[in-house]
Amino acid sequence: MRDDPPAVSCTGLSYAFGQTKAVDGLDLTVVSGEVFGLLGPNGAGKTTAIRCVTTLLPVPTGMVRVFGHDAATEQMAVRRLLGYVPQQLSADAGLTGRENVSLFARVFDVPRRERVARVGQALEAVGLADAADRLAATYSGGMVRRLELAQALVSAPRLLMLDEPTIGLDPIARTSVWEHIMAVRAATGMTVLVTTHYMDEADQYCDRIALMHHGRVRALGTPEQLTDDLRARLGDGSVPTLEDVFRDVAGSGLEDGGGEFRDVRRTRNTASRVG
Ligand SMILES: Nc1ncnc2c1ncn2[C@@H]1O[C@H](COP(=O)(O)OP(=O)(O)OP(=O)(O)O)[C@@H](O)[C@H]1O
Repeated sequence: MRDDPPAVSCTGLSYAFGQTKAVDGLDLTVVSGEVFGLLGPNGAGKTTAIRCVTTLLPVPTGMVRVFGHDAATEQMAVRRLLGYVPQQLSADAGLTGRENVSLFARVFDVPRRERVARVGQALEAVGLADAADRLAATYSGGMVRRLELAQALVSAPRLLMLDEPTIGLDPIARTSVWEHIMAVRAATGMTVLVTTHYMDEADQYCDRIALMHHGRVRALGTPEQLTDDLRARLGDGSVPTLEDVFRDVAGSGLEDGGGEFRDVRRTRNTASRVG
């Protein structure tokens, strides 16, 4: 509905780790019902911004609202509205798929009498109904990612937040993860906020994209708007891709590899654990 408050609204959000300004005056609005992509080089501040929205990190400066609720003062209300799939492994290899999702159903207060059905629906929604009673340790990387998706979906969130949901997966597993996300979104109308390094995924699945660099949004629009803007600016007849827009925004930050050692190590850890 047009009068719906935005799913996410950040105004002047800043967050520093010691001297490092991870997020530096971020202004961002995610409209209810859209698939919104947050892109940027390693260390741009995407994960930190997302953690502030989830209330996992406090909001030291600025304002963050989720469907109108203040993340600083209404933490429980915010948490009830969102599902979060972090970069780090959140499934327990020693439990079955069903047990993993049941655990999240309990943590997120899914009413006891609805739990069995809701856990089954979440597993079905990600294509894991047949594998539900196997140990997660036996799952492929793509299945683990879909299990984590089911964990986030079991509370029927209005806002699903995914941090690099397809990193380290092969192209078929990546497509499968996205198809399940898009099917649930079509069925429920939930809003999706996703970070990714894959330009093709952003282009194909995101309604709008924000390109972040050094803790701020540097470009914002639909994939077409972003490429059209760069084409108009270049004016040399070339047809830029989203990757060109990314390079244009991030500039020299990409040439030195982007991010710091810990950013690279973290990304690789994430990739290897699902690979
Ligand atoms: N726990 C932490 N302690 C100290 N510095 C941190 C911590 N987490 C992040 N940073 C720093 O904050 C900045 C932003 O990091 P953040 O993880 O938010 O970026 P990102 O855009 O999500 O990167 P990536 O694409 O690698 O996930 C980086 O310079 C990073 O080194």
